[in-house]
Amino acid sequence: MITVEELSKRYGAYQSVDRVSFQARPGSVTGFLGPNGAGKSTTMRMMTGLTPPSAGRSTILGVPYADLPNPGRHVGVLLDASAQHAGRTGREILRLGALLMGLRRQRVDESLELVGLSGDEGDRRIGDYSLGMRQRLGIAHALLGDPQVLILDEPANGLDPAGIHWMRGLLKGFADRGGTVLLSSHLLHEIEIIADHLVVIGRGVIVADGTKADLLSAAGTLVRGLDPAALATCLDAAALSYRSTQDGAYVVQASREQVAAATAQYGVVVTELRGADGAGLEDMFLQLTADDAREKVTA
Ligand SMILES: Nc1ncnc2c1ncn2[C@@H]1O[C@H](COP(=O)(O)OP(=O)(O)OP(=O)(O)O)[C@@H](O)[C@H]1O
Repeated sequence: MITVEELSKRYGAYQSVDRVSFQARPGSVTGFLGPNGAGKSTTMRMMTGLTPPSAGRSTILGVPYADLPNPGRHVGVLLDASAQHAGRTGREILRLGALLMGLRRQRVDESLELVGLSGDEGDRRIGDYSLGMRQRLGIAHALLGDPQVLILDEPANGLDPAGIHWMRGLLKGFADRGGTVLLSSHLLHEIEIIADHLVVIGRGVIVADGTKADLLSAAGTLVRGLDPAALATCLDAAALSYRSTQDGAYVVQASREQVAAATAQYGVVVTELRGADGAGLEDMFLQLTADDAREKVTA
């Protein structure tokens, strides 16, 4: 379990992270989403003891990261895959990690294999690695100590489509075995498939926090009926709040399931039922962070 409480970071006059609170639970993947510069990395650095917070606290498995004995055995962290000595080989980096964590030597080969790096690739210098290979090595390093918690900053960066697919499977499997995963991205598609829970940050402030279903229902559901008047009567009867669109549909403040149940109950024929903004989560993400994005959304 990861708990973040009112975490803040100020650089001079600039408030980079402002009273951020959320939780990431065991057995699930929590996606930490936000546009460039929103404060994801700063939050994760504070959570892992690399940047001192200006205020607030965070705990992992009940204690601050700095108080974890042998932290690598409990929490696997990948913040910057390129922050490794370019002259060392991948295997050397993992050996060093294994030594520091007091792990058996075979764990190095197991970890390389786990992330799809061959023995030959493990013996190459990091400076000669592609970005995707560095990312895989970073994930191998995070998994080395067989931790219960993973904190990964943009782990899909540089991975090819097959690599992203592989990573999703790996993280999903980790969570299915009871692990806690927090991963950040500025790209919704990258994590919406695997994240059970989404925490959205914009300009240092949490703008949404919930399950995918919760967030979609917050954006509303568009419903169109064969008989618009009968549909409105049905929505009234079900005590759902809604507004009309210009072309005769309704945007309802409820999930698709709730609207479908109401129309079925009152026998109203529906010709269209979908997330209110068409692209669902993508639009919701763009709208939620529109004030913070560098490119403004006009939809
Ligand atoms: N050491 C620092 N000194 C001053 N400002 C900083 C420092 N570190 C981060 N910031 C600022 O804090 C804000 C948040 O940065 P952060 O790297 O956390 O964003 P991010 O959400 O991870 O972005 P990206 O998706 O681009 O990686 C940015 O405006 C950044 O310039």
